[in-house]
Amino acid sequence: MSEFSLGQRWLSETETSLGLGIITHIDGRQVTVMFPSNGESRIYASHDAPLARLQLSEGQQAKHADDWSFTITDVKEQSGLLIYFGQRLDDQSEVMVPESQLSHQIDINPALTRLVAGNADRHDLYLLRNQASEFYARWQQSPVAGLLGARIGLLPHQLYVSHTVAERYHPRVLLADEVGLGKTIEAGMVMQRRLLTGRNHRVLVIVPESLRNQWLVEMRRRFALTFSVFDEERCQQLSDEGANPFFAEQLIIVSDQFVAAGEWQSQLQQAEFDLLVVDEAHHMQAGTAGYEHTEALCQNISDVLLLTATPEQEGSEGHFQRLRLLDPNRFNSLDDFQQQQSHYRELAEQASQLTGEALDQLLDQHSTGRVMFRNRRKHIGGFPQRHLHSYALPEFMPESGEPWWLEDPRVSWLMDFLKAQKPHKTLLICHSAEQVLDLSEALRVMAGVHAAVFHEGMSLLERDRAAAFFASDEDGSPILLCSEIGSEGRNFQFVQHLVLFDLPENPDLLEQRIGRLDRIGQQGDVHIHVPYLQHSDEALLLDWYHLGMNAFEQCNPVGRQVYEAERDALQRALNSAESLPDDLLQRTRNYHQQLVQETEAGRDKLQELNACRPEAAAQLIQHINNDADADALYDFMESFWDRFGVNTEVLDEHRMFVKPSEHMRVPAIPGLAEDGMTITVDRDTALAFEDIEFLSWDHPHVQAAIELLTTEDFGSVCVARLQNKALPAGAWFLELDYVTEVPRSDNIAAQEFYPQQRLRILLDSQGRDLSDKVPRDALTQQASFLDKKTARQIVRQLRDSAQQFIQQQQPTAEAWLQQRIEQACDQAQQRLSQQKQRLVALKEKNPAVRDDEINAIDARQTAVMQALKQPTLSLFAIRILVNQT
Ligand SMILES: Nc1ncnc2c1ncn2[C@@H]1O[C@H](COP(=O)(O)OP(=O)(O)OP(=O)(O)O)[C@@H](O)[C@H]1O
Repeated sequence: MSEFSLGQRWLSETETSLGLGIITHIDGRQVTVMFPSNGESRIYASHDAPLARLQLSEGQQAKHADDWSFTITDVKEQSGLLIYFGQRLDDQSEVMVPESQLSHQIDINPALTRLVAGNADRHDLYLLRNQASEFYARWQQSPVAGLLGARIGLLPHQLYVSHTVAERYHPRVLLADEVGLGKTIEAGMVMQRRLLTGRNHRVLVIVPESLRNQWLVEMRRRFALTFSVFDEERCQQLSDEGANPFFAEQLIIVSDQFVAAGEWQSQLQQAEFDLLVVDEAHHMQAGTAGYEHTEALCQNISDVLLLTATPEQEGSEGHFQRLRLLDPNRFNSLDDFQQQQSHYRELAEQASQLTGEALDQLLDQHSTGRVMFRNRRKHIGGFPQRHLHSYALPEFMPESGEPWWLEDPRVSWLMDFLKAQKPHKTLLICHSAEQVLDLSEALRVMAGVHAAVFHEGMSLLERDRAAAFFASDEDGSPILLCSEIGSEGRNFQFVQHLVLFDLPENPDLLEQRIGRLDRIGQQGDVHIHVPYLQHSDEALLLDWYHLGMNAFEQCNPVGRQVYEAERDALQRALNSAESLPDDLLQRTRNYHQQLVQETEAGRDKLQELNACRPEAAAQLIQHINNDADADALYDFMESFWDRFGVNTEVLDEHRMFVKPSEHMRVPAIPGLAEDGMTITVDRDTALAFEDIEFLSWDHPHVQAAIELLTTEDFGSVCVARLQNKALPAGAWFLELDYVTEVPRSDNIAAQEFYPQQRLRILLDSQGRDLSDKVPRDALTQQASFLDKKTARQIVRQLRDSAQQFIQQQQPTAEAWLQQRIEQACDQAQQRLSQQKQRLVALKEKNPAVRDDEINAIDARQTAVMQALKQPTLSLFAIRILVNQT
């Protein structure tokens, strides 16, 4: 080949990954090319070197070796070398760049580079690439992206809360659904949507120590979100070099004790978390170190979710203190707060007359309207019946020196009960860890029963082992003995029998206990067994709860208020009376009834209206069912696995086993376990088999497949055969796909206004534009596979003409890009301004709207407009179709 000159830039046709080479030596029949990417030189025979000359043209972008890019405005040739003239993208200055100074990285337009190098992929890989881009654009625009892949039944109240909260600017809310209705699930959905749409990046979860692992497992199992638990030891290890340990991961769980200890407080505050979740938030009590440290984090982190089923467990002041964590400006006076609460009834009456935006506005004005979401069993329906079984047992006087359990009639009752219960499992909850240990000893010694135990003195691993031992059907324990605090928040809905070995004085604690079984997922009725000694505290409390408030068989949302009103009388009775005094019982009943009526007409009504709007929830469910598009997902992933060397084995109608093979196209694909995994795209199957992967468009493996196909070169150039007798043999077409998108950055979710978009241009061999006349699918239907060798030959024959056509189309693509940008800017301006206006108007009536919510819209508007100025435009895929009849 005589056209070689020193300094020219050539590509290796066989190894485009080497980047752009430079001719360093020409010696008659040989040419030496140096590839700066790895510093290696290759010597080729000049007459058939597998090299392709890189010749860029006007309108294209190129990169200088010093790492800046420019748009080419003119190209000149001098002694066999090309000189590019153009304008730098960063400072707009005019530049002149001899080709020898081009960067060896030629990623600016990989499809074009591959065309120039004469490379082509199989037609099916090209189709898969295009599909990936279409699916990605669709997913980006779905209002339920991030809610598609949760392994959950689609429950309206959860979806409504999650979606509403996830869409807020800097949400700061209290998720306060009744025990076991799915607050953890709601928090997971909020996180998932906000993480996947780029609104949040770094999440810190604070939970009681006993729940750390459950959270870890629940987030992985339900949302495929991988959290890391951080404790003292881990922080020590990671901070060896003085680094902030919390930057080591994006999703972190710590215990409330860890936060209260405060050893790592400053690092936590500097770790740039943008979403904080605090579970069992009723533990946060003002004046404690835990509260103060959490308060400081709340001030530092823009988005906060507090979770508690019993917001008023520590009284209305405690409730107020937690609301202060969310918005100290709004909740600055306890008196005002309490004053507002007394107007619930009038508000509820007004609210029941309203719908739509008027209702929204009114609810927003109700003091906790925007801040708190509380769903109740009563409004959701479909929960199991609860049955109380009480067992009066004779009193006994413990003999001094003997263990109490040798004589306590409740222990022998328990042994008989367990015998009669077989094979059903029983959860027993009592007050303290000591009682748990004593009871375990009693059952071992007196009945030979090996009980699983669960209390705050155990390590997490021990607790998880105990839970697993209890859950096991085969050789598991028939009973799990739990202390009060040790079992909070835990999931035991596979059990139907609960023994309350003693009774707490606080109605919220009773509700928490029953909530271990009475949770979503409970398949049977819940049986609550209370063995009690006559004339004991339990005997009194049993009547107080059952006869006074029906608190065993029904959820008791006002129990806390009754307790506060009667606390002293109850204490006196517990200290001195043998049975519940009639007047106390009567007052309890009356006040309970009065509160139920008042709250139902007032607070509860408002909370119900705020916590779930059935029509909006139904729409979300419909969106999820549509956008999940399980059949399309399955077909797409099957083609992907096939093309990328992943082995598949169909297990049954809904399940498949997938495993990396030895012939993978890439070394590893994120989200695909090394030793394989069973998958399903069917929600019911995923719910029935929790150990298999539920694939959805949100799943990390599917996202990785899409990313691989759309950001790497796979399928970016292909040649296919057309068999159309109406066309002359040898007629050919060039189909170009341009893609534009905004970089995913920061927390502004600019892609909402500018999702990935594509421009298709179809040209015939004369360069005539047939885009509108011949749709893509029509061509694809007629197109068939061409073997690789022929495909490459064709590419080499046609690449010069194709390159020329591509160059001619550049202005069309640029004009389209400008149009897209203008449209997106208009839309963004309009929508964001409307959002701001609405919030400003609302703020005039309702102080619950925070200034930072409004400021966040301004900040987002500025950032979005900035991002919309610089979307990327790239030639995403090139298809050449050649008619061969
Ligand atoms: N939509 C759902 N589909 C399937 N399971 C669910 C769903 N929602 C909740 N669950 C299950 O129900 C149980 C209770 O849910 P979760 O733990 O989120 O409730 P919670 O309100 O946080 O409970 P607690 O008040 O005890 O803290 C869990 O086992 C959870 O996995």
